[in-house]
Amino acid sequence: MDSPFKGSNHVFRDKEPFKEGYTPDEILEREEEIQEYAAALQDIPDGFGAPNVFIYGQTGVGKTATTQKVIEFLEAEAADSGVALTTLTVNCNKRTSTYKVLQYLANELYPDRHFKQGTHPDTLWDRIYEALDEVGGYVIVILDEIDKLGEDEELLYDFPRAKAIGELENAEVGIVGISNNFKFRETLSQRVKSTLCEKEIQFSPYDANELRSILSYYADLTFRDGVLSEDVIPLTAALTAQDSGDARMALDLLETAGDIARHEDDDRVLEDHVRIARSEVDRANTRDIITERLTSQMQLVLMATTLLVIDPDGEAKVKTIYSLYKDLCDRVDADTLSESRVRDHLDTLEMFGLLEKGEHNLGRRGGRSYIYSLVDEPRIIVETFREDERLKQGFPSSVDSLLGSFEDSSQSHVQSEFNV
Ligand SMILES: Nc1ncnc2c1ncn2[C@@H]1O[C@H](COP(=O)(O)OP(=O)(O)OP(=O)(O)O)[C@@H](O)[C@H]1O
Repeated sequence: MDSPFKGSNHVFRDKEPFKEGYTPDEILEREEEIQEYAAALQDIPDGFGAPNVFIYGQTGVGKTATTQKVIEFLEAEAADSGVALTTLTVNCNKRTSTYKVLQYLANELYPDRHFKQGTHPDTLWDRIYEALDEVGGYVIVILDEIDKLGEDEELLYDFPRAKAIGELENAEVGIVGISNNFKFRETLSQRVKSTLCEKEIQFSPYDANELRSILSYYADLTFRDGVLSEDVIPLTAALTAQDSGDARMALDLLETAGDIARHEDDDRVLEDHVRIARSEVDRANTRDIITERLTSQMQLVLMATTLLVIDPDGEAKVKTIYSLYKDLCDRVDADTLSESRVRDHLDTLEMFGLLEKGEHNLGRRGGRSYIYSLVDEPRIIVETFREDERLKQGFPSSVDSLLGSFEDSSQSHVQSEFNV
């Protein structure tokens, strides 16, 4: 058998910059935010104190990358001004309580020791304060994904006050909290909110021009010269800007388009590769949401809605969804929730971007009702559920023919609309 691997790569020169955790040398299109960020932290190099800053914005809008860059500048500036500064970064996605963050910080500050799970929290606080007092000066604790701490506010309350209440003598702590959860700020108690949100900086989603410039920067690092056709970056940027304005998603799309070209032995990456990549990325995202983020009850509600959408005689209204949902629960042997809980689940599915709700006028009878439709192709959803041994038993035997007819009729609607 000949080797199944492709020969030398004519498409990519390097893939490192596409990896999670890669730190770009340059941050593009965030000049204003960087200025604001620097102004918020200026008290440190000026020697006036360690402020608290709250950074928020949707996922993939450069909060972490910009923070790393600003901290680099801050460290250099502090060194030039002879100000002692220690920065500690904690990702709260993996450490979701005050205790876990403290344990992590203690281990960072004492690399030769190991503070085990179960060490008394007072011991951790004492050791951390001791270490910080010994280094002295300003300490910035960066809490990325701070919302993962949930309602556990102890850390956010105690750290910034440590000097004022005498826990620290020679050091002063400021917190930089980063979050993509807009509701988090509102869930904070007033006492924490007024401290942590002393200074706030919002990062908005990138528009198509900004994404073009970010993508071009990464394309120069990752693709071989002349491989990308002219329209690839503008198209990738436009598709992502319409959707989310998320740079991570745009980079993922660009990399996937390159992978497809490579796989097909094409020498150039073309617009078509981006379009195929887009449907692959969408597929993967939808699958991830369904399998990783939905509860089994939400999955059943989505399944009922999908079956009604592909059934030419079905209408995806709450009442009919609920009635089909109950049948599905019977089939797969799951508990049945009340109609109002199912309504809540429909809202959640909408929030995840899986469903859309359109108003439907009930005509002379008056009133309105909502009809649900799917954001993605039903086939993606059906195929995802088919991978689940239990859920696949919920499908009626006619599901494939329903799906086939649904796709044929959507195709013929499009054709008649475009007159082809
Ligand atoms: N302005 C930018 N210039 C260069 N690279 C960027 C820029 N914005 C984002 N990126 C890159 O896009 C990816 C996502 O950015 P980043 O992790 O900073 O987003 P985030 O807002 O912190 O997202 P999340 O909330 O999901 O953590 C990273 O690879 C980052 O390097």
